Amino acid sequence: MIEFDKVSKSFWTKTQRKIILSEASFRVTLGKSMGILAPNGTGKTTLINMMANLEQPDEGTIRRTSRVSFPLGFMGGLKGSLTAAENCRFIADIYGIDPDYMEAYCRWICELGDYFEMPVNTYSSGMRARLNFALLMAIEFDIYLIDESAPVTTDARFNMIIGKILKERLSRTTLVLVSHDPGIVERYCDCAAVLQNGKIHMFDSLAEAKRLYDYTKSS
Ligand SMILES: Nc1ncnc2c1ncn2[C@@H]1O[C@H](COP(=O)(O)OP(=O)(O)OP(=O)(O)O)[C@@H](O)[C@H]1O
Repeated sequence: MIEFDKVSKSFWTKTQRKIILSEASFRVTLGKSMGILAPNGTGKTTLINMMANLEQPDEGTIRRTSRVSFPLGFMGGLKGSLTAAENCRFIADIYGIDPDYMEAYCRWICELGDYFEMPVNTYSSGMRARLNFALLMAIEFDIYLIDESAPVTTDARFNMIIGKILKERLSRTTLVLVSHDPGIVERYCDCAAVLQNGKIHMFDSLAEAKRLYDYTKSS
C-alpha cells in the first residue's frame, strides 16, 4: 500500500507558486491498479517521484507498506560509463538479485546486440528506454510506478513486447500509471483518479474520472 496523508507539495518560481498537491489524502491498495489522469505540466512526474521516495513532500506523510518500484524512465541508478551488462550486475547487487539472471533477462528484453557491451552514454534515448524498462521488469515489486511522460522508444516491436510484459505482470502485481491519456489508463488500470487543483479525486470507473478530467482540461 502507498498512503498519502494530507500531503502538500509546491514549487516556487521568482514570481509565483506552482501548487502540485494541497493536503491531498489517498491510497493505492494492492491488487487495484490505478491510473491518475492529469494534463501536461500539472505534476504527474512530481507525484510519481513522491510515491517512489525520490521527492519529499513539503507537508504531510507518505507511508509505504509494499515494495514500490523506481519509476519507469528513472535513469538515476544507471552509470553512463558502464555497459548495460555492467549496469545490470550493479543494480542486481543493490536489489539482492542474482546478477547472472539480471544480465540474461535484460539482454533478452533489450535486443541491443553489441551495444549491450558498450557504455550506456553511447546509447540513443530509445536504447536507454529499453534498458530502463528491462531493469524495471527484472525486479519483482509489489507496485510498479509508470510515468507516461517517461522517455519512450518508437520501435513498434519493442512497444508490443512492453505491452505484453506489462499485461502479464499486472495479473499478479499493482500498477500506478500517471498519464494525460484516458486510453492508456483504460488499457492497464482497474480504477482511475484525477489530479485537479492539488487534490486527487478517486473514482471506481474510468467514465466518471474522464468526465471530471474533460471538465478540468476545458476549464
Ligand atoms: N524543481 C522544480 N522547481 C520549480 N518548478 C518545478 C520543479 N519541478 C517541477 N516544476 C514545475 O512543476 C510543474 C509540474 O511538473 P511535473 O514535471 O511534475 O509535471 P508533469 O505533469 O509531469 O509534466 P509533463 O506532462 O510535461 O511531463 C511544472 O510546471 C514544472 O515546471
